Amino acid sequence: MPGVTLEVRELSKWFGSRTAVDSVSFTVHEGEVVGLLGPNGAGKTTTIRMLSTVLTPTGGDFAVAGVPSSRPADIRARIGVLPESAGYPLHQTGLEYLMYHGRLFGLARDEARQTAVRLLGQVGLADRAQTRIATYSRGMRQRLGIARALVNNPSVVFLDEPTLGLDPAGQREILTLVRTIAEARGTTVVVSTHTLPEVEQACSSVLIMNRGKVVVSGSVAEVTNAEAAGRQSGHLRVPPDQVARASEVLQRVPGVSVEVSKDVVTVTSADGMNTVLSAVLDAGITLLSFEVDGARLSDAFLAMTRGGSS
Ligand SMILES: Nc1ncnc2c1ncn2[C@@H]1O[C@H](COP(=O)(O)OP(=O)(O)OP(=O)(O)O)[C@@H](O)[C@H]1O
Repeated sequence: MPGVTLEVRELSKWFGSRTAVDSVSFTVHEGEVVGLLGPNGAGKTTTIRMLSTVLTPTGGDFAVAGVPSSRPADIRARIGVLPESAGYPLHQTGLEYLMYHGRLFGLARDEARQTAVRLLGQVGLADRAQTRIATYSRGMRQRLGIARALVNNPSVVFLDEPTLGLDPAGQREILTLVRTIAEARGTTVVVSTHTLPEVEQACSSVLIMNRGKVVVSGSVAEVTNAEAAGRQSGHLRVPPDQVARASEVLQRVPGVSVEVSKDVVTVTSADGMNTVLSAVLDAGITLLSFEVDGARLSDAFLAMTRGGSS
């Protein structure tokens, strides 16, 4: 089991009387990519800003690679951050920019140059190392920002909405990069996003926030299935000559209502789908396919954050 790189305990932030983050706890392991999801105002950015020591928590604490939040300077040495709206010195080249940040972390000049060259290669900017950032596209700037977040070889990288404003190709590049960082370097990545297919594609686990609280956490599959288990609608496809029999069998199951359209039997059950499946299989009916409503992360997200935006 990979080691714990980020441990968050009952972290809270109040702005005056407004609670932005409300007693949030979670644990993340080495090499994990965690998607931080939630509607506008859910508390994602505030959480990232506390974990990256920009904001002081009102309550709770956390540890990065075992270093407690009471030592913010030591935490900063172990993390990398791509803020929500990162600004760049447009007159500098990508190489100069990364070398400058390497130097800030105490690297000697040669070491800073080697690190900058290596990182530019990793984020696909080797051929633009000597051109000014002013000429970079938005996607290239985001990749440069990710390279900067890696300059100090961090244990945990926080990326706040890294794909915002990018076209589909740019989004794909960033997500591929995020996965590579986690897999090749064993770095933990916490990425906040609104774009659900991205989480399904790039993240190993997900935290859904709403109104300052974590409403659900787990692997992408666990979160999706948890929501599906709470719903009771499913669609069964059976051979055309067995549709009538399936409908008859299911209507006898307590708490189940049945609708038939062509060879698809749609059932709603008060007891979940297990009783439905058992009844069909016990009657010897052939099941060609079976789908439960809400088995996608987007459905889980909508169900769990309903009415949450503020
Ligand atoms: N500096 C601040 N002063 C007062 N309230 C704040 C401050 N920063 C955030 N908030 C409030 O805290 C809540 C959480 O905001 P936060 O930016 O963390 O949400 P978010 O999930 O990142 O939203 P978005 O997806 O829109 O970026 C919001 O209600 C916001 O208005």
